[in-house]
Amino acid sequence: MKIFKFGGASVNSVDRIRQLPAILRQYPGEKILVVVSAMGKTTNALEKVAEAFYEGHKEEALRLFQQVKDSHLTTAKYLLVQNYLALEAQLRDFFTEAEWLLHDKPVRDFDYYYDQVVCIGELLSTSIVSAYLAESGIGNQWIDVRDIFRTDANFRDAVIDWEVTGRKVKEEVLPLFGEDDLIVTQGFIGATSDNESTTLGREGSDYTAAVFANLVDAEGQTIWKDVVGVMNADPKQFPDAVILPELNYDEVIEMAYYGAQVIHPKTIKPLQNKGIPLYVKCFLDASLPGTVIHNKSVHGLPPIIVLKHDQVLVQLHSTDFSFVGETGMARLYDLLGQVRVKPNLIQSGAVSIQVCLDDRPARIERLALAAADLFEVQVERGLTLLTIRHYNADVLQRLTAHRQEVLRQQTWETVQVLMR
Ligand SMILES: Nc1ncnc2c1ncn2[C@@H]1O[C@H](COP(=O)(O)OP(=O)(O)O)[C@@H](O)[C@H]1O
Ligand SMILES: N[C@@H](CC(=O)OP(=O)(O)O)C(=O)O
Repeated sequence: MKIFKFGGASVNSVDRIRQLPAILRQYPGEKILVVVSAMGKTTNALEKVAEAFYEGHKEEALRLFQQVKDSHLTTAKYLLVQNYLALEAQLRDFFTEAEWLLHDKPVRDFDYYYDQVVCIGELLSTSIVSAYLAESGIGNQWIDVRDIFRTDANFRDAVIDWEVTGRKVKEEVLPLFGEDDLIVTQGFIGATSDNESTTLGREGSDYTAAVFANLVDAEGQTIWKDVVGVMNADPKQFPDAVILPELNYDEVIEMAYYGAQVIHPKTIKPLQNKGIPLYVKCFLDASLPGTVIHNKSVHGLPPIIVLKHDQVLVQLHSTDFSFVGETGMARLYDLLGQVRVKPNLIQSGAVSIQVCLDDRPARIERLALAAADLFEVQVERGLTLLTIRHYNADVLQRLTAHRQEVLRQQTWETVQVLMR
């Protein structure tokens, strides 16, 4: 069995969805479970709906939600002929699920509402894709992954209950392959044991696909992208980026950890644990070989570049000149855990610690306030973090020229430079 994942970019327009049947027909007679993300930037649009609702702007939330509804109905109308009415009824059920909530007043945490609203994106996109494939003669079973993926109630970053999910996959998903060779379901979302919707962290559909792959012992997972494969840099930032035909799991987990946007960092572990290869293939030209990621070592890699903008440097200085030591570091990690931010770089000295983080304003503010009990705190925004794996002097010089260096960390394999 194979697991395919089509990301938001692969299903962001009528034209792109129309290419799906041709890709799937290249695998006749194979059992494939297809994980699909929300169309294009729908998740971002739904985030705005949830924010407006939570700030008490009900009319604005409903207006923004109407735009999401309209764009999905339009896409469905362009794609479907015979099955349009059945699909419209299914889409309207999901619209009602969200609107029922939007008409209420918020009484719980924002993260709870976020998940109830944002999960609709994947439910809509998969309904459209499934109906379109069926109408194109590709029989498939659509499932609501919230009936399968059991998670805890850590909304926006829910953790999967592997035991319950594994049992449901075996009992409720695999038997569906008796009906059709194809199953279509959502990435990124799950549900608690109380049937409350949850999400697994932004861009989490790659991870959903990897969990399925692990649980069914898939022969491989393929992520279909709008790029030729994994490249040594984001081709949008570096037009001369080159494809990396082969990589091992370690390299990719490091790249993802340092912020390469191409694969979600949590994706690799479920695959590595079962030795399942990950293929990254081009949705726009399926004949291209793409990238294969596996256990074997790969030599001679070029410098691999990750550039992250909107970085914040939080500088903590001990108030009474006492050493930062283990207590200060332990306190810092404790605070980072509490506000749920991952440090991209940490450097400590005798009486100070410097931490580089993604700019999530509310969380940074909470962190700075809490840290002010122990330290003098300074915050600098608008920085760029450059990471180069397998660097050489030339590439490092080229990418840091004309920039003011704030912080640098270097091993024989990786260099990170925080720059103004
Ligand atoms: N190292 C890299 N190799 C290839 N693409 C990359 C890399 N780093 C960032 N990207 C970006 O990832 C994009 C595809 O990811 P994304 O937009 O998240 O797709 P999807 O939503 O379909 O999963 C590409 O268009 C490319 O700009
Ligand atoms: N739709 C979700 C999940 C996801 O994985 O999307 P994509 O595959 O388009 O990165 C998000 O945007 O976060």
